[in-house]
Amino acid sequence: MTNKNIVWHDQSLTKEERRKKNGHHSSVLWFTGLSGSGKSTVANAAAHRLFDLGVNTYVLDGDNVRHGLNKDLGFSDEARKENIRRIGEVAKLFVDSGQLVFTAFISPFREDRDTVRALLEEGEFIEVFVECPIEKCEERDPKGLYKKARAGEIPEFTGISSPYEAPDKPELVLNTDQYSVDECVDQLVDYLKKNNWL
Ligand SMILES: Nc1ncnc2c1ncn2[C@@H]1O[C@H](COP(=O)(O)OS(=O)(=O)O)[C@@H](OP(=O)(O)O)[C@H]1O
Ligand SMILES: Nc1ncnc2c1ncn2[C@@H]1O[C@H](COP(=O)(O)OP(=O)(O)O)[C@@H](O)[C@H]1O
Repeated sequence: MTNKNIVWHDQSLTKEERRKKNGHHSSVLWFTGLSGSGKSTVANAAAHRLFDLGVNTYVLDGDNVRHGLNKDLGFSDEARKENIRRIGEVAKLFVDSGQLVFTAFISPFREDRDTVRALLEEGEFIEVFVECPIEKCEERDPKGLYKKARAGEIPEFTGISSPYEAPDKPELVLNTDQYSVDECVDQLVDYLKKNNWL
């Protein structure tokens, strides 16, 4: 519940002024997908490509945020919900600051992603479904987590013992089973250009 003694303070510099100075739109590119689907890899490669094009970008990554801001949270449905709620608020601050922020969280629940969408204005939340069959993610297993989950060493593991709800209508689908990292980045940059957001 919000404390009624806390009053919102508008900033003297607006989001619009910051965007104008930066020369590009600010928004959240919300990557969602299974562990090992390629969220971090593609988000980082895309951030790098855009950085080289002069765009102010930042990547918020599941593993990293859980080391600090969200280190008190586990992987129950409730904890994941709170994880996504906090990330949504942080992402909104980045949008306010005029930057293009990538978020790379499994964010398994449609409702939680939609809650973040509702926090932002039209055109500020771009849902990017990083699509990859679980068999392929499991074969990649970059951190050896699927192996541990199959062995019963990690409870509530997404796709195995905890659900993943794919987006109904994502703004963009990047299929990392079909396309290389570079091709996925091309698709993302094309999407941003097509919408005049670069
Ligand atoms: N039980 C369980 N289920 C799924 N993932 C697990 C789990 N335990 C640890 N990990 C590691 O934590 C990363 C997922 O954190 P997220 O913050 O993205 O998860 S969530 O959005 O709250 O569902 C995830 O990172 P990615 O592999 O980058 O997706 C895993 O490395
Ligand atoms: N086309 C691709 N796109 C993204 N990652 C890929 C692709 N092909 C292979 N990979 C590999 O798959 C793994 C994906 O891991 P990661 O990016 O950490 O996924 P996530 O953040 O979704 O857990 C990495 O080892 C990456 O090199």
